[in-house]
Amino acid sequence: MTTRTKGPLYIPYAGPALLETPLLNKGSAFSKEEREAFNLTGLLPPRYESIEEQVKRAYMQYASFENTINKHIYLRAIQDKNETLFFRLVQEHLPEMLPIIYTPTVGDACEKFSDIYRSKRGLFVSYEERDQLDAILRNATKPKVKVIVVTDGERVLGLGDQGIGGMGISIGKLSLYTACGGISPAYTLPVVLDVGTNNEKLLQDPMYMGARHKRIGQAEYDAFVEQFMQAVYKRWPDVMVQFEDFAQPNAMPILQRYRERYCCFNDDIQGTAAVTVGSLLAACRAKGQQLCEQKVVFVGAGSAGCGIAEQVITQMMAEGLSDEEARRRIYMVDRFGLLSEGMTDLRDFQQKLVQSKAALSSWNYSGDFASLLDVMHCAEPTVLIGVSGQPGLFSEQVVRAMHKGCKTPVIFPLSNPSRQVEATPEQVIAWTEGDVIIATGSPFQPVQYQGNSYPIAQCNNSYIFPGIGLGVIAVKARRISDEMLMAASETLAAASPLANTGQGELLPSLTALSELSKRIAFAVGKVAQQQGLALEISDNQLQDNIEANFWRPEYRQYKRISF
Ligand SMILES: NC(=O)C1=CN([C@@H]2O[C@H](COP(=O)(O)OP(=O)(O)OC[C@H]3O[C@@H](n4cnc5c(N)ncnc54)[C@H](O)[C@@H]3O)[C@@H](O)[C@H]2O)C=CC1
Ligand SMILES: CC(=O)C(=O)O
Ligand SMILES: [Mg+2]
Repeated sequence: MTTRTKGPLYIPYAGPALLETPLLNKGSAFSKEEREAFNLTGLLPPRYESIEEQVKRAYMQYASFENTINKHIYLRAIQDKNETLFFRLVQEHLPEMLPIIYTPTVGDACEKFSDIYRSKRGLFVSYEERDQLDAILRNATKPKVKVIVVTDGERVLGLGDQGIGGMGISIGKLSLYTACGGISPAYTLPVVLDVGTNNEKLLQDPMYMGARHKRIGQAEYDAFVEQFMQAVYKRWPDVMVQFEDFAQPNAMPILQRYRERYCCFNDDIQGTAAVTVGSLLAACRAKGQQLCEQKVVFVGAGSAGCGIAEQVITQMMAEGLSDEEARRRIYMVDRFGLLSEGMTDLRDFQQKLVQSKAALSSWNYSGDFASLLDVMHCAEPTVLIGVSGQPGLFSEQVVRAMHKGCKTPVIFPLSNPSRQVEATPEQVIAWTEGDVIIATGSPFQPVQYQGNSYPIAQCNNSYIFPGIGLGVIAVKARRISDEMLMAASETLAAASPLANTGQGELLPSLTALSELSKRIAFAVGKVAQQQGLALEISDNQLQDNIEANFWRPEYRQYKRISF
């Protein structure tokens, strides 16, 4: 592997304009020579500081804020002032700061987006301005965008329609691409499509900064998304697009429409499936079992639930089951009960996951469709996954009924942010007397129960997407296949301390995310090549490309471009 020392950067800006360019600003770390060359002398306090000193001051200020949203606002302000310092600070305090820049606090930031708005970041692509789409993309002034996260803000975490507040989630996800996947912030672009909002509170809020009308109709919406995708790929032909937090009626259709045309994926469907299958493989290995032996119940048959279910079925088939046998082991419970043959108004992707009448013929339940509790009694499942966005659905009765039929159940309440969780880890551990393998979508503190401490794994797609992005960039992948995502799942499972040693956490610690992302990138890049979807390069070259593309928050020396 070759290590490269980065040479100087040639910079066309000087004076206040340089200090106001967050990708280039070094603040007090500009050297004497640089201050002279770039007309900065006198614009900064006289002492020349190192980035370590800057981090120390920033952390001191960060620590002085008591509530999490203020910490978030403070960190975002640094990001908008000096991106290198922001990522260095986050890197040095990753476990503490991830919950502030990402879930759960990013949920508050999306809800309060217009109230706490300070300065520009990313692109607001508004339906009203659709005839200027090419100009809007040019205005991004980023010639080499490699990763875009785009949302229309209609289903932000489990918090519903946040309109342009969805920009917060695009920003948060891309911060993780950099902090955990090494994608240079010069190459990332957060986008929100402003197509209106159906959130009455926002429509009535005088502070709301998005278009004040209901969401546009489906035909206009589809044409607008099409126009956006074409314009994006005209401007940046090799970019990877991550669709984020689209509501159920649009998430799957958009993915189906574009996954064969462009290098894109849906994080809530595919990224979540990859992290959950990886976590389930690890949990099964820890129990000395296979995934194909499990019976899996989902609460919430939406984008995430059905996405995970299909990937679980693929894995069960890889372990030897037929498609039909695998589907029989999956129970999808939504608002009206268990998805069953004869249920009306199901979407195509839900229809594929119904239980047949024959499979339920021996079940004893009242009402038209089995309830979650009925499923616990009649199916005796071994895995329970919550992706409903509704707090409290895993009641004591449900969890105890599950535990009665399964000695060590696997229970994953995955809804975000923390306040939307189907049951808290404390509850799940108490109701199973500590005999459970648990993971949540948002971070939770370890639970103390009867003298033991239970670490809580965070089963969140943030384990997956940074590595996917790095892998796609390293091999210049043209598409993102299910097999590439499965390779990411396998890599995650192989890194599970619990599966490997019988002890510790189900998933590797967050501080190990960068190294894990590189391993995921390698696995994803290999599969992309095998499938003819990418450059054909040697393993050494692939490893080299991963390292070369892994940006580190360090200041580079600047030289002035003289005209
Ligand atoms: N941990 C992670 O990495 C991820 C977590 N999620 C979380 O999963 C949740 C759902 O996300 P999506 O599937 O994209 O949303 P979605 O809107 O497509 O699906 C949610 C489903 O839950 C159903 N539901 C609502 N109330 C219910 C109830 N009382 N009983 C049963 N089902 C009910 C809805 O009808 C809908 O089908 C969100 O809270 C999100 O934060 C999503 C993606 C990743
Ligand atoms: C984690 C994530 O993507 C979600 O909750 O929507
Ligand atoms: Mg999401």
